[in-house]
This record gives sequence, C-alpha cells and structure tokens, in this order.
Amino acid sequence: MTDPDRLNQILQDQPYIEGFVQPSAADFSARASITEKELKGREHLERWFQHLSSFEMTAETDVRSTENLPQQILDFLQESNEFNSIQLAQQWNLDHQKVIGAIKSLLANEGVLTTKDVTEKRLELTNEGVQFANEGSPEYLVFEFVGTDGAAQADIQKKPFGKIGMAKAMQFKWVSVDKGRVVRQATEVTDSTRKQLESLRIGSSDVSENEKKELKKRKLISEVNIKALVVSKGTSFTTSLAKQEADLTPEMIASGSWKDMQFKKYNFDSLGVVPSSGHLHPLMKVRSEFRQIFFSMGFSEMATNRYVESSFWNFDALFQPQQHPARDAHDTFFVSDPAISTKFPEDYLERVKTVHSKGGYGSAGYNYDWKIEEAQKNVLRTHTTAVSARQLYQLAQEGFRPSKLFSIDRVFRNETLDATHLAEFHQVEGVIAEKNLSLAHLIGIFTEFFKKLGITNLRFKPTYNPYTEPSMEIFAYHQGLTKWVEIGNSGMFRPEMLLPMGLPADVNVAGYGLSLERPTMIKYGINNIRDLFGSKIDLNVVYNNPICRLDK
Ligand SMILES: N[C@@H](Cc1ccccc1)C(=O)O
Repeated sequence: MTDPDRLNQILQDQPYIEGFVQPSAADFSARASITEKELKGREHLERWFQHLSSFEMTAETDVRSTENLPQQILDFLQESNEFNSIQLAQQWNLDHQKVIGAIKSLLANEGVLTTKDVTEKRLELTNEGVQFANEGSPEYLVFEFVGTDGAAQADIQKKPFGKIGMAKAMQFKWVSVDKGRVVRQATEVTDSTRKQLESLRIGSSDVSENEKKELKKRKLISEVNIKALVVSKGTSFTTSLAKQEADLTPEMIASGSWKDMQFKKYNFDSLGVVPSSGHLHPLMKVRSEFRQIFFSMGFSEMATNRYVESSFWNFDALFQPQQHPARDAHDTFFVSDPAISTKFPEDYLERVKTVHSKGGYGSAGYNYDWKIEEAQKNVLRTHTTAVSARQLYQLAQEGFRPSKLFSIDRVFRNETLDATHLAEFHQVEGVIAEKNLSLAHLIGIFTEFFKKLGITNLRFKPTYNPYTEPSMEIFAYHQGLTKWVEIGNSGMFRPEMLLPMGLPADVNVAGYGLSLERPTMIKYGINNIRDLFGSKIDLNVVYNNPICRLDK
C-alpha cells in the first residue's frame, strides 16, 4: 500500500508538512491561517495522511507483532546475550508493559532467563509538550498567523497561543512589532521546538543536551523514573521451549500421553472466574440505594424489628382518632393472638388520652371518649410512622438533639390487590427533628433525595394526615404507565403528637413515608407491582427494560 515516491511528491508540493509529521485533524483547526493552495489540497492531503502513517511504520520503525512475543524475545537473546527491556521496547516500537509481560511469562520456565531490576531515567513530554508536538509551538503558530501581510497585535493576544507565542517569536526575531502591528522579520522559519518534541516522543536521540535543557525550562518535558529489567540468558537457556499444556484432560490420562508432556505452572495470583450466581432482587437493590442515599445525607437508621404493633403506637400516639376510618378492619389487619398489648409508658399514655379527648397544648382535641381498650388492640403495623413515633418519644426522654432518622421495612394494609397495590409492601420513612424546620426544607430534601435515585419528575400535592399539618403527597411520572403515580406522603408533625411526648415546643419534626415498590417499578419499568413478589418475576423484563437497565 505504501508509495514512498508518491509521498515524497506530496511533501514537495506541500512544504508546510515538516518532516514526517503525522498531522491530526486538530492540526488544521489549530493552524492560524490556511493558504488557498493548502485549502484546495486539504481533502487530497487527508487521504494521504493514511499513506504517511503507513510509510512511517514500514520505513522508519520496526513494529513487531506481539504475537508470540516470548519466542521473539528468546531468539533476540540468543543473538544479543543481554538486553534492557526499555531499549528493546523502543527498538521494536512496542509498549514497554507488553515486553515486561512477555518476559514474565518466560520466567515461568525455570532457568531460561535471568533478570535484574533497574531504574531508568527517561524524558517524557508534559501535557503541554504533547500539545505543542501535535499542534505546533506557540511561536510558530504566531509566525503563521502573522502571515506575509502582518496582523494586529491585539488579535494575536486573543489567540490561546498568543501570549507565549509572541514573546518567543520576538525573542527568536521571527516577528517584530510596530505601532500595534506585528510583521514577519524572517521569511522562513522552522518549528524546531515541535521537531525536538516529536523526536523525544519516539525516543530518538537526536536532541542535544542544550535543547533538552531549554525544553525542560519551558516545562515541555520532564524526567521520569521507569522500572525496567535487564535480561540475560539463564542456566538452562533455550530458544525452543517445549509446548506447555494448560489443562490435564481425560484423554491425556487415558492414553498416558501426560507422562511426556510439560504443564504450565499453576498461577495462584490470577483472578478466578466470578461464578454467575445470585443477584440482588430489584427491590433490595433499590433498598440498598435508598439506604446509601440516606447515609450520604447524614441520616441514621432506626431499628424496625416489630411487625406487630399496638394501636397505641400505630395510631393513638400519632393523634389519629380512635374512630378514624383507617383503623377499620377493612384497612388494618388486627392480630387475634396476642390480641392486646398492656405495657405503655403511663404518664405519656395519660397525656395522649387527654390530648385526644380534651385537647391541650393550644389544641381543642377531638372531644370524644378515648378508650384504652382501643389503644391496646394489636395490629400488623400499617406504616413505619409507628417506628418513628417510638423513636421520637425516646428522643424526648433522652433529651432533644437535632436528629435525622430513617427506616425501611415492611408494612401491612388490608388492600384490594391491583397493579399498584399490595397488602404488604415496604415503606421508606424519614424524620428530621430540628428547630425552625418548614415544609420548604422537606421539599428540598425530597428533590435532592430523588435526584440521587435518578427520578427528577416530581410533583407535590397538598393532602391530609391526622398527624401532620401541613401535609403533602409526592408524585413521580411513570413512563410505562404514562401517568403520575403517588410515591410518598409527608408533612410536619402536629404539636398534638410531639408535645405529649415531651419534645421542646420550639422543635419541628418533618416526616415522610414512601413506598419502596413504586420507585422500583419506575426505575426498572415494571408495570405490575405483583411482578415484584413471588417466583413470577420476569427477569427478562427487568434486565432488558429500556428505561433503566439493571446491571446483574
Ligand atoms: N405514614 C404515612 C407517611 C408519612 C410519614 C411521616 C409523615 C407524614 C406522612 C403513610 O403511610 O403514607
């Protein structure tokens, strides 16, 4: 494919290509001016860049195939007796690590090689050096920009190469300034900075010590230490290594051929194949994401270890009246055995009773006959707000301190099952207790919280809870169902709930409860909540959903 004659012709026609530089596309845009001739030749040239690179490879350097590199190294050592890995990599134009890898693989054969660790100093181009090598030095770019007609100094200063380029081009007497106008002082110049950088880049030794010193001063190159190996023949050096088998097969044992074979040493350092075994359930993945998000936002986790809860903690402590429809057997699962709880903090129970029946703390209460029998009834907790209630009471007993708490666990509701409702599901609950908190803080927390989950399409809607005022529901847009789905409920806990607990009057508590299932459905494009439970889960749906792919 290479056509050196044609190439030389091109180089003569287009003298601005200096030497065998391999210009990049950026080269053109970085160049300050392109003459008409160059412009015309550009397309033509671009085709020839391909030839340029193949010419460089075949004519100038000795590029090795890395196939069977260990054998090539043995053959080389046979002739040379000793070599340095860096020099060999340079000579063969290979990545040094590849050479090291091949040497290491040969070391598995005892006695074939001896190696010695050495540290070599090498010059490397800095980022700026690489840029200059690719695009030309700033002084050259200035010289180009000035052109034969000259240019305004202000225009040059605006260019990224302007400042340094001007200083150097003046120092080299390539250009001069007269009343704000820059003109060429030399008719032709060579971009030797770029040339030197290019030579150093390919490890060539044709850059003088003085030139290196200057490049170092300009911070275009720097000295780095590289660990290399000096390799020489071992006591049982050979260029024809016996083929080493990786596996002992039943056939080898049956035929007895294993007796004459050599086997590869077992590599105890290599990583094993990771067995494709269990995966986290999508729900548990989202749960761990939720936990991480809570932790990253400074929340601590509450203990959630009771599914059976008394009505007292599930409802009464939350200022939910005993006639509230949610307490009805249609919505709540009552437990028949044990049917009641009997141990409650007495004073607190008394205060709860009073706030329900007579009011207090500035509230008129509900004005009804509060009955302990109703509060004693055991239920499967209908929300994790029962967990929060216990925790807030505890906080009041210990003495208030600002707190951010969360819990994620199962709750139970006597629901009619459909695509978005189950009788048992998970709630993600958070409470923030602090002075001067408002609903605005809560909205801010949600926005941040869901952003971290990848859900940005949120809407808030005012709602009613017996235990919060104001209260709001949170909706997220579900792409699969093409509708807004409620994913949470929240609000500022009422004083009728907090003050009987003994929390200071100037403390506000914001709370929220979210479903774990619905964000999971949104995230993984699952349209039926029932698909999340039991053995029916269709992993093809989960793993191939277009909205968000689940990594296994
Ligand atoms: N308990 C509410 C959620 C909630 C928690 C805390 C404050 C306000 C609302 C629910 O079940 O939906």
